[in-house]
Amino acid sequence: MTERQLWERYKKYLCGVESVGLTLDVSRMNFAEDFLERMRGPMEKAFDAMAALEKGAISNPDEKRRVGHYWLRAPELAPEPALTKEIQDTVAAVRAFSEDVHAGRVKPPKADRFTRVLLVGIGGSALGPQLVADALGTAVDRMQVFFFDNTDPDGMDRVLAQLGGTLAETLTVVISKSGGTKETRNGMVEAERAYQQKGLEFGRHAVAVTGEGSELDRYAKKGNWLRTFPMWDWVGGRTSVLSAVGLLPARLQGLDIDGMLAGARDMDVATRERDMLRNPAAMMALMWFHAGNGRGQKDLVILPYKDRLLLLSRYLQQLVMESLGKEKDLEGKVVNQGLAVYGNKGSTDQHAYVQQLREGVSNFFATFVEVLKDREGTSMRVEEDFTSGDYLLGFFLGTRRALFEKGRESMTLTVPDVSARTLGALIALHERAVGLYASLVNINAYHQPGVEAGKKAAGAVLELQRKVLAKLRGDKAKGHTAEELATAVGSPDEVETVFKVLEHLAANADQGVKREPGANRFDTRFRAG
Ligand SMILES: O=P(O)(O)OC[C@H]1O[C@](O)(CO)[C@@H](O)[C@@H]1O
Repeated sequence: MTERQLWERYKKYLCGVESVGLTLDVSRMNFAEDFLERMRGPMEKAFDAMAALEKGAISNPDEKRRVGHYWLRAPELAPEPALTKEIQDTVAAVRAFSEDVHAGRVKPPKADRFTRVLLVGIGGSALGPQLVADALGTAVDRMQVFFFDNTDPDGMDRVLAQLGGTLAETLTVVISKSGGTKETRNGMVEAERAYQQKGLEFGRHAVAVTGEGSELDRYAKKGNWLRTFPMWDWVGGRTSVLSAVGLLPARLQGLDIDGMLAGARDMDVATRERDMLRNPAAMMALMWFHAGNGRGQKDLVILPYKDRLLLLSRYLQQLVMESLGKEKDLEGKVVNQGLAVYGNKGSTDQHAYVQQLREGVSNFFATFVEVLKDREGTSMRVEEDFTSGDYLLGFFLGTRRALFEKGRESMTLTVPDVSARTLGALIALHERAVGLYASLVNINAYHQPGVEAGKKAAGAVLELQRKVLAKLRGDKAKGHTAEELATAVGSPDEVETVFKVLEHLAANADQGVKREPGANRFDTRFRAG
């Protein structure tokens, strides 16, 4: 295709949402002229399924749940008035609580004000808040937000070190929909101990966002925490950023949550459009389908040319892959669906993996994100007539062209700026694209059965460790090999896991397990004491 033909194609297919200033350009996706016509029927069905979902159908059949994230930004659309009220009350409560914190009406016992937030959560209970905090944060935010998003002890130590002497002014927000996620529980326990070590009462510094009656909810009540905000079963973790999960930390930080909600609401209105050529979420879903043959055969590379959108790919990775990566379709047939997502930011990536994108294995398509506004205020000229932002545009357009020359497809999302409205709109756009695409490939986008297998297996490892430790402690006189211990605890076939557990225990002196070298690595003997 010549540059002139691309220009014509650009004009023909450009899909815009006036109210948020966003456009989607699919001209560099090589779909055949009749592709859209062929997809009209399936897309009609996807629109029907989406309309039913928004009206409150059980769209997550495996878990028998409704799927209500679109109601979060348009509470009046919730299927019952009680739900409308709950959503509205929660946003009002987030606002009021944050104001009280900022004004010092809700204050820590040993400082004048809370100045920091430590958010403890994982997956959908952290990725959205992290994206929002990084995309919209400034040096003069009301509060600075820190994260425990793993059960890595060193990771938590690092964050606590950054918080330094400010724990007395730190409000900890523990977020878990289920209230039973172990990584989050561990983060909470470690945070609680850090407060205690400073002579601070944790409950006076803690807030929870969780489902009613969950383990976390009960713990918060027992510990007399400052406040609990609700998380509902009809909001999935990966689509929860516009519930209290994302709104509370954002508002505490001082960010414009009304703007985020309005941007998402406007995008929702635009993506309810049934003319697919005028609906960017439908077009995006269709492009995903085209690129990967409806089988996820190509990966999606997210390339925002803006530092503030660095975490967009990480956020979308969960939203897309946890939603679409499914073994079975809605009829129970094995389909192994999915769409792999990765990315970072331009132009930085041009000096990293873009080499492979252009010349290596052709197993991807890209979404470029272009932000028109360079910065607040004026830009200096780094050369006569050129700003740094001109270079950023040049590198984006140059890379896009270089990829296309080699037959590598891409879409371009253009937004006016990185504002609360734009971010809300980008999130809503991708949520809707995921839902529509899931219908096109006939899967349930709203459950995550695959994650359970890893959790169960991890539980079994910890149980094995318990038995191994009991054995070692009961027989301190001599050392044991992994083989001996695995047999002794009744799991001879689990010897590799036992060996890994022993190596880990021995590498951490505080666990009280010593190693005695043997003739080779696998003859190493382990002893308690
Ligand atoms: O909010 P929770 O219940 O702690 O779950 C955190 C994350 O864990 C998952 O359930 C996967 O294990 C995600 O879907 C979810 O976002």
